[in-house]
Amino acid sequence: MNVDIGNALASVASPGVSRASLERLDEQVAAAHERIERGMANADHGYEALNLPERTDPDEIRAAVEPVADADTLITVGIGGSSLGAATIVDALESDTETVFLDNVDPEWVSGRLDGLALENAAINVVSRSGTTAETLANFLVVREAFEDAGVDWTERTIVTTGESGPLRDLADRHDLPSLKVPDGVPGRFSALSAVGMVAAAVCGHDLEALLAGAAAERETLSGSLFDCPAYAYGATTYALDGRGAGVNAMMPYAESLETSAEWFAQLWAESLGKDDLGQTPVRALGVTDQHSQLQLYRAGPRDKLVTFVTADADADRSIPTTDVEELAYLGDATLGELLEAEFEATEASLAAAGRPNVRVELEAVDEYELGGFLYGMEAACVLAGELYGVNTFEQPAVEWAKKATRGLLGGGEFEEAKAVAEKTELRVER
Ligand SMILES: O=P(O)(O)OC[C@H]1O[C@H](O)[C@H](O)[C@@H](O)[C@@H]1O
Repeated sequence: MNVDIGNALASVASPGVSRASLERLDEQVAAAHERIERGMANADHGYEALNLPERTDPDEIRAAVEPVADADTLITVGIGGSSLGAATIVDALESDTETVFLDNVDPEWVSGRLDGLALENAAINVVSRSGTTAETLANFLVVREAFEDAGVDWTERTIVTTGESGPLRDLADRHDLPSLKVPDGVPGRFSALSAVGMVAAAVCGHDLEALLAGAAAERETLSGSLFDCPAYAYGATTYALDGRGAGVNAMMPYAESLETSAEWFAQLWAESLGKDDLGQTPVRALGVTDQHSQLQLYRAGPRDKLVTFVTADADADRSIPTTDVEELAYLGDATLGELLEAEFEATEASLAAAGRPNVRVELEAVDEYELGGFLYGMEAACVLAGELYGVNTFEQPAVEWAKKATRGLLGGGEFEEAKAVAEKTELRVER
């Protein structure tokens, strides 16, 4: 992954960061890098995620998925960090295996996703680091029942990835299900390059070694200067821009296959950095689609945004048929790929011309190697940003409140938080 921060410089954009400020910030980057290296060396909680390129064993993952590797359809049941990394990988890459991700518990949607699936050729990939997440366990029970109703033995078609202990681990042991362990010290949103993200990739036949090799190449670039490390250049620039007013970060990949990566990035950025009244709000966008919906705001709205473009060289193209309509003749000389590229360049230039900061993250292709590099690079960028903000990147205490309230409401225990739900202030305006 390469990163171009030129359009975030103060000479181009406002808010922007001057070259001199970046050089001063680089001293903090050097100190942060030392802390990160130390954390990695000690396998400290969170930092251990940056060791995954060396720690993850592709053979172990392939061996575990062997019983379900023939599946035509893989139903992944998980949420947040236990879903979005896998979804990013499999949505980006071509495979003959159909993939279904169940994260939401909207009943109509869940039923709709399951209806019509040939479950005798399907497999279940249930993932939960804690093994206690209500949405995941509820959806798993629903999927199990659907298998039973279809006369398919779910115990033969399920693989579990979870922590060392917990309800899901107990269930895997009780039914002797093939299982993998979420590595210690790796929070969910940093676990794409472990079994959490790679079971689905393995069942879909993707090259696990190449995913890890791409990540390892990115790991090699981690160094004491943002000018030598694309991941740190991204993390430091976003931090500097946030401090100068760009509190929103719109992630806009220019490849349909990378759309899910913006969802993954949103969790990474929001849960890791959103604490102590700090953090930058991630927004999901897609090029070219959102040029025709959000771009007006990005170019002419409040100067509170950074746009992060992600580009990837496409390996397929399609020519645009010629037409005898004169005004459309220029299209007939081009391909869809050339149009996409021209639209990206025009959009990037239009933001720069309006003095709006943007950063370009470049991938050479959408393949396993480049994806591994992207996932690792963004995680390292996030870890660096967390160091610069001085927050605890690897916790998410604010998410717990609503989890407890939900359990309380469903009779899953006595929780103070559930009482607050009943005390809601109302000012209703009715029809
Ligand atoms: O993997 P699990 O334990 O099921 O957790 C799934 C997700 O839910 C939680 O609410 C956390 O906020 C996320 O960080 C986590 O990725």
